[in-house]
Amino acid sequence: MTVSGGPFSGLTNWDLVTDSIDLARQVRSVSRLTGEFTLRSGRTATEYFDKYQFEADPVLLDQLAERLAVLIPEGTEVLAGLEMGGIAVVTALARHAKLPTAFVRKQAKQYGTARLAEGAEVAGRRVLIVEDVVTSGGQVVLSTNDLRKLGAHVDHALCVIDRQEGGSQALAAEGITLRALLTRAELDAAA
Ligand SMILES: O=P(O)(O)OC[C@H]1O[C@H](OP(=O)(O)OP(=O)(O)O)[C@H](O)[C@@H]1O
Ligand SMILES: O=C(O)c1cc(=O)[nH]c(=O)[nH]1
Repeated sequence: MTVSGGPFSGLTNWDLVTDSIDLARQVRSVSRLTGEFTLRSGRTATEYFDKYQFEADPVLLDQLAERLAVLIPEGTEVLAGLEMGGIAVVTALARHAKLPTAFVRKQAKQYGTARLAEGAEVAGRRVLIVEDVVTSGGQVVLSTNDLRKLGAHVDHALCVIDRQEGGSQALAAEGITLRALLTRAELDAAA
């Protein structure tokens, strides 16, 4: 049985599974660090995925974007990448998805256009949050609140890595469904 249509047309289901294990292995290999890390949430961890390592490799980033594009919910009108790591991901993803893109700051600049969400207009549109790593889900919740205040309709977020530390549940409580390309469990299994 082969996939018909779309970017993976002609591949068997087995090809897709082995591709996705290979992708997990590559992401793990370039980005996984061990040591003592303080996370954005204030938690501490002994394992950290340095997203800038998979974002700095254009071939790997493009493979990730191709896979992420398949996970975009139907009806999405705008992709919104979160500063800073989410910006590279959303830019790569937009090339596959052909959707307008917004670049979302943590804080609006105090000069120039002084916009929090740069690029595509988000007001009144169905906006998909695009993130690199989700841990507690705190950053996605903060940025979703910002975007909703600007009039965006946000009900989904898409990330490269879900560390599976409660982020998905925290987002669900705010009416946001998280889709992840890779979970921590998949990265562990790819070791
Ligand atoms: O789910 P959370 O607990 O919120 O943690 C994940 C967030 O933390 C990291 O961002 P960081 O603050 O390191 O920012 P950067 O992308 O600007 O480097 C990561 O890129 C997510 O935005
Ligand atoms: O929670 C975080 O801050 C975090 C975890 C991680 O593995 N990678 C990252 O960039 N941020």
